[in-house]
Amino acid sequence: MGAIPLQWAWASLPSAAVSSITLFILLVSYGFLLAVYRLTIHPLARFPGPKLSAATGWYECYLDIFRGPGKTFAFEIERMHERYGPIVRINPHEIHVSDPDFFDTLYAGGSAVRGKYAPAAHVQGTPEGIFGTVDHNAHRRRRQAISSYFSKQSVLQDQKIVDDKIELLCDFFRQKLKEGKEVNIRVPLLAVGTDVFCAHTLGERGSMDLLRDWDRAVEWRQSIIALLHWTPVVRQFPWVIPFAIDLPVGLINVASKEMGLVVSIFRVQARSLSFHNSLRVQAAAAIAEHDQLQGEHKARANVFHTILSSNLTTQDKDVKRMAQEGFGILSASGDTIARSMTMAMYYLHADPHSLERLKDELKIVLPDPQGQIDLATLERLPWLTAVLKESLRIAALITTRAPLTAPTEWLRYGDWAIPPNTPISMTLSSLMMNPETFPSPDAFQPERWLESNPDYKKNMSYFVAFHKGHRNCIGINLAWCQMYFALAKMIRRFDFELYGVVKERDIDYHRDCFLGEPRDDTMGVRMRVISEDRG
Ligand code: HEM
Repeated sequence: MGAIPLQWAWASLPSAAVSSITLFILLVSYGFLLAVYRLTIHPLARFPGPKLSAATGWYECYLDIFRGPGKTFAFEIERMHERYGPIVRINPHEIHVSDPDFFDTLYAGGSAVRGKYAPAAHVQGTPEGIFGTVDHNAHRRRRQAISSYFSKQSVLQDQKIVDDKIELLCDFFRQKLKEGKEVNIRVPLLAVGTDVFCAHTLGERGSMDLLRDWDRAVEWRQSIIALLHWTPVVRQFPWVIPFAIDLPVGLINVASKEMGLVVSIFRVQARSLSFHNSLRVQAAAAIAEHDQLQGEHKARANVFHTILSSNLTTQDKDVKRMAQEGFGILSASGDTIARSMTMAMYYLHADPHSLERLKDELKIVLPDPQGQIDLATLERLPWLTAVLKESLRIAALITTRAPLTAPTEWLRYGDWAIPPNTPISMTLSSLMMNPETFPSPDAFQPERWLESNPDYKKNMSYFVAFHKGHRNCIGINLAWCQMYFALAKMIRRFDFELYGVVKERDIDYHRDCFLGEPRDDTMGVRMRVISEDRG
């Protein structure tokens, strides 16, 4: 009886409504059938994990975008492991493993072939830089072209560039001592990290000189924070930044002030710092000048000249790709160092015993606090080295999982065989804070890294702050050089004190933004310079 009025009602609907309803029914049916497929005959169907996240990627999207800081997907992954064990299917396509002993299998180097999972690779908005390159062979070629520029030998040659910037950092603290004002220490540390990168990698023409311009340093810091805060969105929708870049600035600012700041990194910054400082302009200038350069300088004048001197294809040497490479390295360098050094400064000043021991060690090699010292001497200092390693561990910097694929082999974890090309991930921060490998992971214990410690070798095998394998940190030598000089000179010359820092608010990881960020109400890690040892 009821069927006749329904047919009649359907027939009387306007055709646009009929199309919309039909489309809706088709979409729902498609979604339903897709979910059934993923839960039953998909190659990952048998892997443990929650059914909802196995059925749809929208679950991850929902958590990352709408559950906001503190409850994003990175935290959910930890809960999944607590419930389902060390291997979990975290979304329809991806397996996550929480077992430090699987690290060397997944992140293998040598002859292993490893691709990067595109959504993770494109989070920086630089798909053609090494960080963003998905294909294994293309990544090897592009990385090989610039690896000599970041080698230990190259950094040793350039240590004076780094040291000069650390001197400017010390001038900054001298000024703060005179003013008697506290400072959020992450701002000058980001400024020095960025200035070192520019001076070392882009050459003098690329200098942003943040250490000489506090307002610009603060603005840069705000832009980097905005970029970090947008990371969860960009991870889900990688087109967001390229799309926003082409919109009028006024419109973007109305929609989101933070996105306005992000876009300024890519666009306005280049204009306001004049032509010479835009990465694209610098890449173009390198192309124009390259043939005129002679000798060793030709390949080392800056990273663009290194690329131009390599045997990469003409396509890989074009302005757009080279600019992406420059930006990718820039965004990988500044804040990683700043956050690690901030952690070192916080934990040392919260632990007077470690601080005093470091001061004593430094007094022996630097009897005159204003004297100079070289990298090799600093690297030989056991306590300084241990403090830096423990700071990198406890900073547990990279909170976003790092998915790779193994296109040519089945990877095995226990009884599980993972099909080729499946994105498989692990999370560096969880590994560094794993209580089984690092007992009392929340305690700052540089002793873990003294060679006299019976666990030293084991600890070193689980030290993954710079990642491992083909995709490890290319800037590791530059990072160490900078951290050694910065910490040694800051601690030898100045006395600092913490100013109103609340660990739960200002230090602890609360928000997964690729780097783990503290709570939104953080006041920053504020410190006061209280005296200088002038010798
Ligand atoms: C304390 C400082 C640093 C830490 C802890 C660190 C850590 C890391 C980690 C864990 C990765 C792998 C990320 C992933 O695959 O998801 C990485 C990659 C990378 N890092 Fe660093 N980094 C630091 C400093 C630097 C510096 C100073 C530079 C540049 C001069 C740099 C440039 C890069 C680049 C370009 C990559 C991508 C490498 C590739 O995909 O082949 N990093 N870094």
